[in-house]
Amino acid sequence: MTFTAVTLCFLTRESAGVPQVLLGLKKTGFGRGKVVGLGGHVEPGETDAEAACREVHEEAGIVVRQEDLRDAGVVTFDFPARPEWNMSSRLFVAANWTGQPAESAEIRPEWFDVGALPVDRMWQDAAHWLPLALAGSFLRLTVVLNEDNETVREVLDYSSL
Ligand SMILES: Nc1[nH]c(=O)nc2c1ncn2[C@H]1C[C@H](O)[C@@H](COP(=O)(O)OP(=O)(O)OP(=O)(O)O)O1
Repeated sequence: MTFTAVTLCFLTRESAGVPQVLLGLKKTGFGRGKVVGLGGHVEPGETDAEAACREVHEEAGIVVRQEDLRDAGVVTFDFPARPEWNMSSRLFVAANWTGQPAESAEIRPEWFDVGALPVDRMWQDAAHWLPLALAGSFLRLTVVLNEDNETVREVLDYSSL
């Protein structure tokens, strides 16, 4: 089975002592209308870290250096009813970056409190893994979606293997 290589990169900051994460409304393509992490496909010849830095810049105008990415592991999205949507996403979290988030053709960026993630506007599986990644965990999870390609059938944890 093929799982397309993608990345998700979560930029963080503190606002008045409250930890926040930069997410964004996806305006085009896969996941349109949902609030998502910045990221996208890993191009041929690119490392996951290079792809994450490129996507953050393309989607929100932010510059993040590879050495400032914290590797938060991998979440695999398994869509049994739409295997062509299967993706394996490398996760990164970065507290050091430069620039002001700017809207692009693909994403309208927005800061959210880490303690109040907009899970009802995100992919439903995000509630299972995003808080863990932001809390510092290194994840090796597979999310299996139901036939509706929205709700979660199961979450398989391979992190202890
Ligand atoms: N179940 C899921 N939950 C989630 O939170 N994010 C998911 C997901 N399934 C896929 N994604 C993310 C991973 C990846 O960052 C993104 C898909 O990549 P893109 O945003 O690049 O897609 P596009 O269709 O816009 O492609 P491009 O034409 O390459 O821009 O969707």
